[in-house]
Amino acid sequence: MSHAARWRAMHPRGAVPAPAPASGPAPSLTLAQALARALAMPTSGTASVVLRRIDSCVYLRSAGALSCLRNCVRSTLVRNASTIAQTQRDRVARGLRWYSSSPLPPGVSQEQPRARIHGNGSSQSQSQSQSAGRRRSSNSAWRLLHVHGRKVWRRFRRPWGALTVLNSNTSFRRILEFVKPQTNLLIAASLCQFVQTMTTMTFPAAAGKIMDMIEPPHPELMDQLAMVAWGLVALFAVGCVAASARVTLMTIVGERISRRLRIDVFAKILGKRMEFFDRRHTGELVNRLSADTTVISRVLTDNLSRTVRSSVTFSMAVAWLLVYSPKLFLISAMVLPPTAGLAVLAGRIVRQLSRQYMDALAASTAHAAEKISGIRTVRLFGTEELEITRYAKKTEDVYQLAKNTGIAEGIYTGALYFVSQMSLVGILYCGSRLVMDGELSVGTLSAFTMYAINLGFSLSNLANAYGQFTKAQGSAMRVVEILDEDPILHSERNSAGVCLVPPYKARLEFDKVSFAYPMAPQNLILQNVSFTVEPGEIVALAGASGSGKSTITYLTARLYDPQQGMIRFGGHDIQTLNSDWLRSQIGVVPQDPLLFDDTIAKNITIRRHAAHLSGTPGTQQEHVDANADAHLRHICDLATCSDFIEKFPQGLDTLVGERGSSLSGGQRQRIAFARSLYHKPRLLLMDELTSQLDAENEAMVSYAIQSLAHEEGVSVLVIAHRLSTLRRADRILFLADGAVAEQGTYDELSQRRGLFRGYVEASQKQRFHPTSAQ
Ligand SMILES: Nc1ncnc2c1ncn2[C@@H]1O[C@H](COP(=O)(O)OP(=O)(O)OP(=O)(O)O)[C@@H](O)[C@H]1O
Repeated sequence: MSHAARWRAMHPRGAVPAPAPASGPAPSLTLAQALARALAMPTSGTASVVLRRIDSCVYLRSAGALSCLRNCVRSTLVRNASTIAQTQRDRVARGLRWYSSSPLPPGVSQEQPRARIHGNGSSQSQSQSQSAGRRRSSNSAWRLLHVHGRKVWRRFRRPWGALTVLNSNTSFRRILEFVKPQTNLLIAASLCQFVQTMTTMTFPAAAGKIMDMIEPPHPELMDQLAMVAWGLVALFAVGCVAASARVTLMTIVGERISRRLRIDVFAKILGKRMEFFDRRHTGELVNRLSADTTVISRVLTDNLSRTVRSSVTFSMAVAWLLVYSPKLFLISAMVLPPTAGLAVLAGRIVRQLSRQYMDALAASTAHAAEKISGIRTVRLFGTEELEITRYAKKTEDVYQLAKNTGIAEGIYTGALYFVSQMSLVGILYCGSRLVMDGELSVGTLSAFTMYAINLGFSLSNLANAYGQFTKAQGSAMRVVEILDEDPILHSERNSAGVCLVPPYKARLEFDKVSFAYPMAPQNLILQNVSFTVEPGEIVALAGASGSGKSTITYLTARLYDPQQGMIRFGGHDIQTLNSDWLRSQIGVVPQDPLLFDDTIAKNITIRRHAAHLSGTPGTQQEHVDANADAHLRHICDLATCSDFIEKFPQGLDTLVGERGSSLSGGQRQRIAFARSLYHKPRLLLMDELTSQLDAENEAMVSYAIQSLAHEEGVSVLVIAHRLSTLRRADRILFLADGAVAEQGTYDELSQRRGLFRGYVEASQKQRFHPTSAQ
């Protein structure tokens, strides 16, 4: 019989805290050897190793002294750790003293300026984007040509058809609001464009005149010829200035429009409900923010220039053609209806294709952004090839759509070219006959031909402008979708929510709360959950993975609202409280804390910077900075991160890298802890705060939390899988099947033969024998 089997036979399940190893030979140490090894161990962070050694000692097991010895060694080790960390403990104590005696950190306000509290607090529109899931199948250029051709034909049977096409563009009407502030610059740029085009359009008339001077030659008109030439030089000099001014002004206008659009879209994105982010990829949103806004501003400015130029060219060409020969004008005017029809047809096709193209581009950007930001995982799992293949597939979609757009545009351009060239052939043929009949001079026919060419160009430019405009309509729709969706942040912040005046009881109460995530409404995560966290109490949430522990923190911070029941803070339904104020009272360390790519100091004081921006009145800046510095250092002491920060050459000014990548997991957690304490919250929500800390640091962080709760009256809700953390809590709530299945102290729950005890036993088994639990 193996040692393990013998041990199991002697000690039935649950009789002792630590079960036997499932397999493998157990080292047979004597008690003396075990103790000698335990005492020889360096104390820092080794309690679990020592205890494991003792557990594996056969002699101790059979002597039945295991449990007693484990407790004895544990308390000795913890005592030793405490002695070694005395400086740390002093630091925490110093930080705590500061925390309790100092006012709020300079520049941080826990109350919203009253001026911002107005409006209907409870109004929260449920409108959500319906844009997802657009059909992609119908993207063949030929198919679209067929479908849209019929539609355009139906429209154009009515004379006002073209107008209704232009009028139906609601997205662009919304975008034009962003153009309005630039009206003055746009008018100036358009005037420059007008002047430039006028100068250009004088050339054919001048050229015609010169031809008539030289054919047949008139030597007496040489002076006039020189004058015409100098006149043209002066004219084109003016055109040159106008062209330069136009390009500069249009660039400024375009960039201003994109800047305004980007800021507004970004602000709208940040203000969305959480479910908005549940549904969308970051890369896709970034694409809307950058690519779509660029397309819109480019098209708006470039097209405006093009439209002004083409309109002026068109009007001048028509005027000159009518002056020269009404008969020939009729021939050139025949080009108008087919050009307009082609433009509208191509516009419809290109609009649909470009929307699909931007969606596909956004999907491929989202894919690339996710994989680049998760490069460590990609590298660790060796999925580079796979990701490249997936990305190639997504870019293939982009390519296909771009190709189809190219085909549609190519057909359209070719058809337009043919129509305009046919009109020129007609003009040359009929014009030559008129010259032969003596009705027109050669110079007039030359000028006429040049104006006709200009007319053709202006028409095709106008049609192109329309095509570009419809192309950008896809982007406009994607941007307007974001701009016009429910601006939740705005309505929340301006709500008539209450800001409680201290001192108030920071009591958290869940009252029969039921909740399902909006993405999966049928899957109830919490059902009738009720519990309280009293001020100064540490309540631990325990339960299997996925039982809804983190969800409770999200609901408390109002990232989501429950479908049923009520959550109260300080005795008030949190939906009646001002959300900004509520969040200022809560210190949260999320499960996977995110640090921004900035210095440690700026990450910790992030709320202070936010308050600064929102215009919280402050005192003298230097005074604020000096106090803020002291506050920051004390908070770092309290959060037990001073020791490692001091080791960095740049100290608090050390850059943490993207998502805090230049720090260890435990360091990130402690900085996130400091960040959550910076604004002196009354309620702490700690989601596995110590999961990446060694035993010593875990003990220190727990000590800080206990001090905050028991000495400062801060209410604490901790989520933990570690038994050591659960043991330190005043009360444990055990979640199972979306409800609080058991609650009580650690000792009470572990004596009961219930779910919690099973959970503890499983955890211990996993801890001591990781392989046997699998
Ligand atoms: N945004 C979301 N949309 C839909 N379902 C979600 C979302 N976030 C979490 N869930 C689901 O809600 C359930 C509870 O998740 P939660 O993160 O609260 O669990 P947990 O108890 O904190 O788990 P763990 O201990 O592993 O952190 C899980 O089944 C999860 O799949």
